[in-house]
Amino acid sequence: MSTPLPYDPLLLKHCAGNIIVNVRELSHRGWTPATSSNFSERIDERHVAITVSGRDKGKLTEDDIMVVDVDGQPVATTLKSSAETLLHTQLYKRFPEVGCVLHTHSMVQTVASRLYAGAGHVHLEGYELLKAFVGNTTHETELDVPVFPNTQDMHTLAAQVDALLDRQPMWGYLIDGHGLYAWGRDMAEARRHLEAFEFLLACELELRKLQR
Ligand SMILES: CSC[C@@H](O)[C@@H](O)C(=O)COP(=O)(O)O
Ligand SMILES: [Zn+2]
Repeated sequence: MSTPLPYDPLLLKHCAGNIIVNVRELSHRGWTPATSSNFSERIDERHVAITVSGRDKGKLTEDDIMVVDVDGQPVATTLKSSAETLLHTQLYKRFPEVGCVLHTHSMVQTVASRLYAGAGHVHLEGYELLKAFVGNTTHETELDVPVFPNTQDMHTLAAQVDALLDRQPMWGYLIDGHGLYAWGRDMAEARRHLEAFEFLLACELELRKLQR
């Protein structure tokens, strides 16, 4: 008799379907070039469905989604999860309400991360679309999107993210020369946050060009 799985396979199937459909759309916008980006959705308290490392994110199938626990360890599989798994699982572990984490590499995100790395954040103020972020009810608000230095050492990056989360609430951050992480309580909310970041960063880049 085989050992029962520690998670519900039907819930995994549901998460995988959700990831596949949503990521295909993000990929068609050019936000996941050259196999970049990674995506996950919470299955239950301890388990997360996440993309397998190195797969073409525009052509995901169920075989490209695997399970890790909230410590980032693979569960019932020999597949290798995303190289950036820790940046996902740190959020699931810390915030029981987080249900979905999305990471993309759009041109806008990457260029903005380069331009604002020196300042350490992108300052957003006065935009109606700031209301897309949970907790905001008016455009008369400000948001500093953090920009972290890039590194291949996920423990270092995760520690920096954790330290900032101790000081302020946030729904996403940039990594210099790399891309954007955004999250939410479910896929719809995480996508709304991701799309709002993308749009607002594009506005800032456009304003910079026009003001030159
Ligand atoms: C193809 S380069 C991009 C990767 O180094 C990484 O940043 C990324 O987003 C995808 O890594 P992955 O291991 O497939 O989840
Ligand atoms: Zn990446």
